[in-house]
Amino acid sequence: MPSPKAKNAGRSGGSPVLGGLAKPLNRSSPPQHLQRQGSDPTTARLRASESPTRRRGSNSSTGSASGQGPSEEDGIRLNPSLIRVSLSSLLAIDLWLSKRLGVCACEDSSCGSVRPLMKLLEVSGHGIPWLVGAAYCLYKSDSAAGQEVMLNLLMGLLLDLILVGFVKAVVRRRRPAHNQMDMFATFSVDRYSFPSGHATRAAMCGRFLLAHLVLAPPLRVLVVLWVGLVGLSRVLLGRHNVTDVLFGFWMGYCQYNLVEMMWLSPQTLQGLLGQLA
Ligand SMILES: CC(C)=CCC/C(C)=C/COP(=O)(O)O
Repeated sequence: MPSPKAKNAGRSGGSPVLGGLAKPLNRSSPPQHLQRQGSDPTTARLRASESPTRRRGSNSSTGSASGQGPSEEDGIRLNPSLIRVSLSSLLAIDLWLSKRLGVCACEDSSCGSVRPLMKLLEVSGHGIPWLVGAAYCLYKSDSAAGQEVMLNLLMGLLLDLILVGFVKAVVRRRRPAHNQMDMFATFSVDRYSFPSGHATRAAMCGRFLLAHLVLAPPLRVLVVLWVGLVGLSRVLLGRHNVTDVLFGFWMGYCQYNLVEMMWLSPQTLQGLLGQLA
C-alpha cells in the first residue's frame, strides 16, 4: 500500500484527465519507488487486485514500463483521455453545426430576411416582458388562487435570472463569433452564451403554463411549439451554440421542479405579509 506521499507523487502530473495521455507515454525514467513496485511480482499481484479507484490513484508506469506492452492499468488510464477526446469531438461538432445553422445571424446571411421574425421570438422569451406581464397579472388578479400562481411565476422568473447569471459567470463561454451583439436590455453576464437564458426561461415558463393554466389542447401544443421555436431562434440568430440551448432547456425544465418545491402557498404568503406589516 503506497504511502500518501507516494500517492501524491503518482499524481504530480496534474488532473487525471489531463494526465491521462501524457503519463503512460512518459516511461523513460519512472520514479524509483515505482520501478521497485513494478519489478516485484508479489507487489504487482497485490496492485492488480486493488480497486480501480486505488489503481488510478497510483502511477501507471508499471507493466508496460518493463516493455511488456500496454497493461490493464494503461487501459484504465486511457479512459479519461477517451472522455476528453469524445468531449472535444462533441464540442467541435457543436461549433460546426451552430455555425452552419446561424443562417439569420445578420441581414446578409442566407436567411437574413427571416431575422425580424426570429427577433420577435427573441422578444417573446426575453425576461422583461415576462417579468412585467407576471407583475401586471398579479396586480390585476382578483382571486387568491390567481395571485398565488402569478407570485410563484414571478419568483420562478427571478430564480431563473439568478441561476442563469451564476452559470454564465462560472462557465464564461463566449457567444459564437458570427453573433451580432444587438440584443436589448442585457446584463453584463449576457456576453456569455452558456446556457441560453431564453431557453431556460422558455422551458420553465412553458412547463409552468401547462401545469397552472387551464388551456385547450391546441393552445397546449402552441406553448410547446413556442418553447421549441424560441430555442431554435437562438441558434438561427447566431446568439448561441446548439449545446447552450439544449442545456438551457434541461436547466429550465429542472428550474420548474425547483419552483414547485419552493411553492409559496397562501398561508406562507400571509405569514410573510404579516411580518412585513
Ligand atoms: C434584463 C432582463 C430582465 C433579462 C435579460 C434577459 C436576457 C437578455 C437574457 C439572455 O438570453 P440568452 O442567454 O438566451 O441570450
